[in-house]
Amino acid sequence: MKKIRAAIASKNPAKINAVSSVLKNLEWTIDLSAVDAESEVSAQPFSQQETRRGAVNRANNALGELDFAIGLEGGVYEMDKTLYLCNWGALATQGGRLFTAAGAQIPLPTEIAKSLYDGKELGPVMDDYANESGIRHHKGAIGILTDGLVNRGEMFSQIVKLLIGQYQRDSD
Ligand SMILES: O=P(O)(O)OP(=O)(O)OP(=O)(O)OC[C@H]1O[C@@H](n2cnc3c(O)ncnc32)[C@H](O)[C@@H]1O
Ligand SMILES: [Mg+2]
Repeated sequence: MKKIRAAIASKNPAKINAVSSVLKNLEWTIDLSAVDAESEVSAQPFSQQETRRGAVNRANNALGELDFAIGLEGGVYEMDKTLYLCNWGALATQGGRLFTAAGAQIPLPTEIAKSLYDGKELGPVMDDYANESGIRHHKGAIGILTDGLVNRGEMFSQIVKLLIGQYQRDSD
């Protein structure tokens, strides 16, 4: 059985749980660590490109001596005057390969979009909007906006599957 050392480049439980739940269903023994890694983009990325770059930078900055590292990043971008939530992931390997994938996108209500244009971060804005706290650590904006049908962990899990699937296919 393959023994792999990997990292998730965040201490956010929604991201850690997404990675560990996908990895535990594989036929590998994985030693997963959660590390703080710089995204080198703004706290609230405002384009698909910036969000993707944040995920890539996190993965590269967390890699060290490990077999691979995964970076996940949430952001927003504007299309046809609507602000959308977007999510990107990147997996960087010790062998120098980089896999990327994106996840669900959903429009943000005008009221939330306005706060973001005013320079606020989505996490606290969502907490005010839904009158809850720490939303970004569990259900996420997507959980609120889908009435609980899709939460942030589940959304990130799909991105992790897209990344691990590409990695697995490459290393077979
Ligand atoms: O600790 P890290 O890994 O940085 O986790 P985070 O929750 O800050 O997540 P990101 O940096 O990837 O997200 C960028 C910004 O967008 C916010 N955000 C993104 N997706 C969100 C979601 O589904 N729910 C709540 N906030 C979200 C988040 O609070 C940040 O302000
Ligand atoms: Mg953050």
